[in-house]
Amino acid sequence: MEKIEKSSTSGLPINLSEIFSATTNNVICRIALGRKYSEDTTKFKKLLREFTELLGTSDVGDYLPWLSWISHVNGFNAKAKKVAKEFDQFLDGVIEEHMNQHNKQTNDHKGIQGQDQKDFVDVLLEIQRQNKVGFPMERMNIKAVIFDMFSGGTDTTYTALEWAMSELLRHPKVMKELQHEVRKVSGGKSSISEDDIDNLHYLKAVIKETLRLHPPLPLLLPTISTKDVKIKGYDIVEGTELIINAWAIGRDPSSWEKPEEFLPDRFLNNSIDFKGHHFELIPFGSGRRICPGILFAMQINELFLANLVHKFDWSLPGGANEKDLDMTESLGITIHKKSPLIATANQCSF
Ligand code: HEM
Repeated sequence: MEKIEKSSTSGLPINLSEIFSATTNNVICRIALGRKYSEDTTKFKKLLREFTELLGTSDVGDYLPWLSWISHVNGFNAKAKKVAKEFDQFLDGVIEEHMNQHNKQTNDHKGIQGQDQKDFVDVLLEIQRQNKVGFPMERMNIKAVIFDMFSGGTDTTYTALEWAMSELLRHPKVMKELQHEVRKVSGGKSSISEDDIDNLHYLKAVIKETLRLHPPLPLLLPTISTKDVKIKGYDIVEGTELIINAWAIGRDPSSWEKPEEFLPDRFLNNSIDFKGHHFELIPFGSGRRICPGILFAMQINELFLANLVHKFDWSLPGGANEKDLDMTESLGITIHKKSPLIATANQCSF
């Protein structure tokens, strides 16, 4: 917010994509690892970027096993090994740091950090020490869980914010309506807090509509059928890899009126949500493997978006027309805007 504040006083446009990416990274770093790892930011960011690029690259051998040699020749396997090794080393460092901190505090007789200061790694290490899950938890398991949280949580959350803000900039009427709601609920306070969120119904509709049109993981994650099933007349045999196109489902004209239009109002008077029960809206998947980070992602997105539009009025740089905003999608497992979202924050006039 400070950065945006500064840009608003200077009147200079700001790269919102960068801000969203750094903020979600920092929030997840703080919760998972206990601190921001700002000093390692460049290396860490590069690692995450390389990792998501790899995830988004199709490995031909997955589909045609006799062609798996291609991944050796084109460098895919070598790159995957390099990124895996570097991530592994980074996570080893994080675990060592937490263990040293724990040992130091135990030796100083201060006990483990206060209950409310524990981060996710502390909790996992405590489970490991106390053997709380009934089976030995290896360091490898801990690293895998933290890694899951990063790979699942950072890119997706920031992408949702990027699309939401882009759609708001393209639809000034929706932006106004949202600002009206947020400013009314804030009641003159300088910021929106978690307690206010339950009263922000239009905000929730804006985010749902964003996730309908722009599910950050458009093809969810590949799933393998565990038994033979018949779906809509199609026989799917056990062991088949299934790819579910949440992007197409969200734009299906048989489920949605004017499916290509950004119309948050469509969610105001119905109970459709994205928690996996309404199959026409499944940006987080559904069933046993539904995203476990929904609540966390929503808290970050709702709070951040509400405060952005509460505090500032927004416009496109150089007085560009909203229809000129480039909405081209990137390629990859997570679909971002191809070009970064640049906008100008103006001190709000309410
Ligand atoms: C807007 C933000 C997010 C979106 C759109 C999203 C979407 C998804 C989707 C589509 C899946 C696959 C579900 C399936 O295949 O049925 C998934 C899995 C997962 N997500 Fe999220 N996610 C988001 C945020 C988060 C956050 C913040 C976290 C954690 C901090 C997280 C952690 C995970 C994990 C660990 C999995 C794998 C679950 C498993 O394999 O069983 N996600 N997410």
